[in-house]
Parts: sequence; structure tokens; C-alpha cells
Amino acid sequence: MARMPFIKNFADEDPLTRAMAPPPDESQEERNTRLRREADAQRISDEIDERIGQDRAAWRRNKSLFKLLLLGQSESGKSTTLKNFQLAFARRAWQAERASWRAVIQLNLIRSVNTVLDVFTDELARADAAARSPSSSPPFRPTSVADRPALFALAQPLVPTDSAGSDHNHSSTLPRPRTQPVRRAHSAHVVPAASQSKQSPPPPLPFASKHSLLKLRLAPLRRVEADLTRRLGAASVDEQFDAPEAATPSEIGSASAGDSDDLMVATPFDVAYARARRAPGEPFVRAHRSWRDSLGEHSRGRLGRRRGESSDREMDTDDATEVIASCAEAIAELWADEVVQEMLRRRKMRLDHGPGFFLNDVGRIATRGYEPSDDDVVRARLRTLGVQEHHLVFETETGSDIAKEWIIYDVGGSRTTRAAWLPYFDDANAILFLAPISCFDELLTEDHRVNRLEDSFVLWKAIVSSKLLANCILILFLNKFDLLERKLQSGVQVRKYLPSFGERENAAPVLAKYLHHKFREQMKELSPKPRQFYGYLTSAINTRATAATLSSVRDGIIRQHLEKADFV
Ligand SMILES: Nc1nc2c(ncn2[C@@H]2O[C@H](COP(=O)(O)OP(=O)(O)OP(=O)(O)O)[C@@H](O)[C@H]2O)c(=O)[nH]1
Ligand SMILES: [Mg+2]
Repeated sequence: MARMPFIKNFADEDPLTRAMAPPPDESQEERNTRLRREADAQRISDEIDERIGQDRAAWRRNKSLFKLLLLGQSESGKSTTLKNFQLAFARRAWQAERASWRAVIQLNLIRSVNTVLDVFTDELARADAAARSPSSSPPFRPTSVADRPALFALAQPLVPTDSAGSDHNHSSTLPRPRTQPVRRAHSAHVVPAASQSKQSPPPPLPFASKHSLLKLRLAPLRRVEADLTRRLGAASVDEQFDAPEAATPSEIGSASAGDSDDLMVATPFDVAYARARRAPGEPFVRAHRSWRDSLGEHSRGRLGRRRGESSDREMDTDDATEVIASCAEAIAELWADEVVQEMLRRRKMRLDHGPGFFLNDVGRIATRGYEPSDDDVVRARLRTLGVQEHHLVFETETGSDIAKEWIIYDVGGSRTTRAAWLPYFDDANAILFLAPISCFDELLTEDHRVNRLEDSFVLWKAIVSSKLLANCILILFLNKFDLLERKLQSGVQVRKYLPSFGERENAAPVLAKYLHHKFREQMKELSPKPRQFYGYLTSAINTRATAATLSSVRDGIIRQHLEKADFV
């Protein structure tokens, strides 16, 4: 092996050079290895530099991109509006994502089936007990039903006060002022049988053996529900009031876990509130893992497991589809059954008014080759955890630079996740606020003491009065107009829940106009600077109408943004 000559020069005096110099007796082979190692190290270092450069460029680009924040309480329709944005302006990206919604829609469908089965089981138990001891029918205890995620919690009507029927004392307040006694919510979407009527009880429901058989045929869906829930993660489980989920630090920014009571305020993103609670230097987490990550991780976990390793093996997506498809007929029979429908009517359960309702589409969805349609994805329900950042690259040319790419932030709207909103206020250019107007008679899922309309209104007031958002363009969507129409047509009286509505006609357009006026007045009164009011009446599941609204919203935003830029 030839030895390289070792040449000593004055650089040998420098300790750094000495430390980095090759060994004096380095062989040719050792030299080659060293040079290869150094080249590898250089390549890695260059890659890191390039990545840092790209990150910096992305950060600079993001900083100059237009940022839209979707705000509003949980189930107000923020994610649905985001889907409408993607559907209207970024169809290719939308189509690429559509298939991943299949598991969510399947879970939504199965939840409805299992909810019906829970009520059914409860009814059978009651009928059994009544048959054994006809004189003392047991009190209604919908334990298993109450444990299920709520579709919506119903508020008790307000007891009319002296001012009921007159609007005079309620010019700026919407539902119940906070000082009024707390109204009890009924569990989930169920009205206790005992409270439904003071008249003689209706005849018992004529259940037959075919109903018990149906229950048996549908039993495998329990496991599918548990498995899909596990696979989709926390986003697929609604918060419960009775056992509020302790928010984790990654979900709610700086707030610590276990402080859920403290977080049960409408506006924990308030600057003063956040400052008081936030330890110096403690960072907010700016984004939460998406449910798609857990879906991917889960399948990786499954693939990593050895075949037959556990008898309690989790189902894969195809197993779940197979079970659902094999239950399709039984699901359709259950939903079409007259007795079951009467049972739901007696319990005042309006499953079809709740989110993620797919029982009318069983024939299409409970099949082996099911592919979600655009409408299915828009109607699917999965709650947002934390704050999700979405890049919307407009596929249609609009002629304006700011309308090429936007960042849209979709936030979790429940009270326990609102603390995470604040860091996004700094550089938001526009806020689209969603207020569902069909929910004047409902209570928050996460806090059954609070009327949903009241919560929306309190949130709106905090947003419009925020100094941090004083330069932000504000747009209001009075959403779920379709549900409002259906609700009022079914006979629900607005003034029972909203005395300030007075003797106005009990019609959806009248209530919409009334609320539009209230929201606008609050903005005029509370905005730190005068700003224009943009209020729209929307039904976000109507994609065609929403696309038209979003086009005009986008044009309005661009115009206002450019005007502001000119002004500055
Ligand atoms: N009928 C009807 N349903 C709607 C409308 N807007 C949204 N929904 C449904 O309501 C459910 C909840 O909507 P989301 O968009 O998930 O609500 P969100 O505001 O993102 O809720 P969080 O993520 O919990 O904050 C979904 O199943 C939607 O399909 C509407 O205008 N009409
Ligand atoms: Mg959402």
C-alpha cells in the first residue's frame, strides 16, 4: 500500500487546521474513504441549506399570501364552507381528496343506524318492564342514547316574560341574558317520553319479532363503528357536556389540559384573557394533525402487524365496507319501518335535521364499490380539531395577483378549542364568520347551559369589537337557512325561544332578516373603525348556490383589499 508523502508547512501551527488535517500516514484507500465521507457530508449540508432556503421562501410567500380565517361555533358550517371553496375554485385538488372521505361518510351512516338501535333497545326494555309490572312503568332513562354523540341538544322554550311579544327591551340582546336561570337541555336529540305529553300515554309500540331480528342482523355494525371511530381519531367523536373532553395542549394552544371549565367561555381567544393565562414565552401550537394523518398511520400500523397476530384484529377499510354492504338491506328495512318511524316521532328525534345524515342514501352508500359524490362529502360531518391550514390555489384565472392563491384557516369551533384562534388574528386579511340561524332552539354540544344562537352572537360581538382585527375585512354567513325553513315548517315557534322576536310572522325569511339586522347593528356599534357590512344568507350544503355566493364574496374581498392597499 503506497503511503502519501506528508508535507509539513506553516499551517501546521494552526490548531484548527491541525485538527482537520488528514492523518499523517493516510493510505490511498483511507484517503478515498475520507473524501467520499466529506463529499456526502457536503451534499447533506447543501440539501439542508436548500431546504432552509425553500422554507424561507415559502414563509416569505405565505406572508404575502392573502389569509382568510373561517370562524364560528362548532357545527356552524366552517369546514363545509371550506369544501365549497375547494369545489368552486380548486376542482382538481378537490377530486384528489374526495375518496378519502369514504370512511367518514360510512361512519356517519353507521352512527345513525346505531343511534336508532339504541333507542329501539331502550323502548324494548321499557315495554318488557311494563309488561311485567303494568302499574309501574319505569322512568325513562336513555342511558345508551345519552352516551352517543349528540346530533343536537334541544333547548327548553323560554317561559314568556312580561316583555314577550314586544321587541322594545331587547333591542341589542338575542336569546337569554346570562343572568337568567340555566335551562336544562334534553339529552342529545331525545325528548324524554315522560315530558312529551300530560295526556294519557299513547298505546305501546307494536314491536314484533322482525324488529328483534333486525337488531341481530345489524349487530356487526357496532364493531364497524368502534373501528372507524378509532381509525379516524378524536375528530370523529363529538364533545360531550357531561364528560367534557379535557383539551390537550396541542389542540388548544397554550391552555393547559384539565382546565376545561376555564375554557368553557365563549371567547378564550380574547387578548386580555390569553395574556392572563399564558406563561411568558410559551408557544401556541399553530396547526393540528389532520384526521387523514391518523388514517394513514393506522393503516401503516395495521400493515406492520403480523398476520393473525391478534384475534381482536382491527378491520381494514375493505372489511368495514364489506360488513356495511352486507347490512344494506337490513339498514333500509330499519329506516323504512313504520314502527321505528313512529318511535322516533314520539321521541321527537329528527335525525334528518342533524349533521352527517345519510340514511336516505343507504342503497348507494352501503355498497362494495361506493365512491363518495361531491354532495356526500359536503354533507359529511367530522369536527375540526385545532387549526387547519389549507392552501387554495385558484384554478380559474381571475386577473388579479391576490386571487391566485389564498391560505384558508379552518378552526375548531367548540369552546374548548377557541383559545387556539388568537395567533392567527395577527396577519389575517379577512374573516368569514358563520352563524347558523336554525339553532335558536338548540344548546351547545359542549355546554348544555348555553343557547347556540346566543353563543354565536357573543362570538360575533367579540370579533367585531377586536382591535386586533380592526383592519380585517369581515363577512357574515347566516348559515343553515334550509334547516331553518324546515324547522319552522314543522311548527316550531321562534318566539318561544326568542321573546324579542315578538309577534312577527313565524317564517324563515322574517327571522333571517331580523337576525341580519341584529348582527349588522352590533358591528356598527362595536367596530373600532367604521367598516362595511357584508351579510349573506346561506345553505352551505347547496353547493350551486354557495358557489355563486363565494364568487361574489371573493370579488368583494379582492376589491376591498385592493382599495385598502391603494389607500395605504
Ligand atoms: N342542512 C344543512 N347542513 C349544513 C349546513 N352547513 C353545514 N351543514 C352540515 O352541518 C354539519 C357541520 O358542519 P361543519 O362544516 O363540519 O361545521 P364546523 O363549523 O366546521 O364545525 P367544527 O369543525 O366542529 O368547528 C355538517 O354535517 C354539514 O354538512 C347548511 O347550511 N345546511
Ligand atoms: Mg370544522
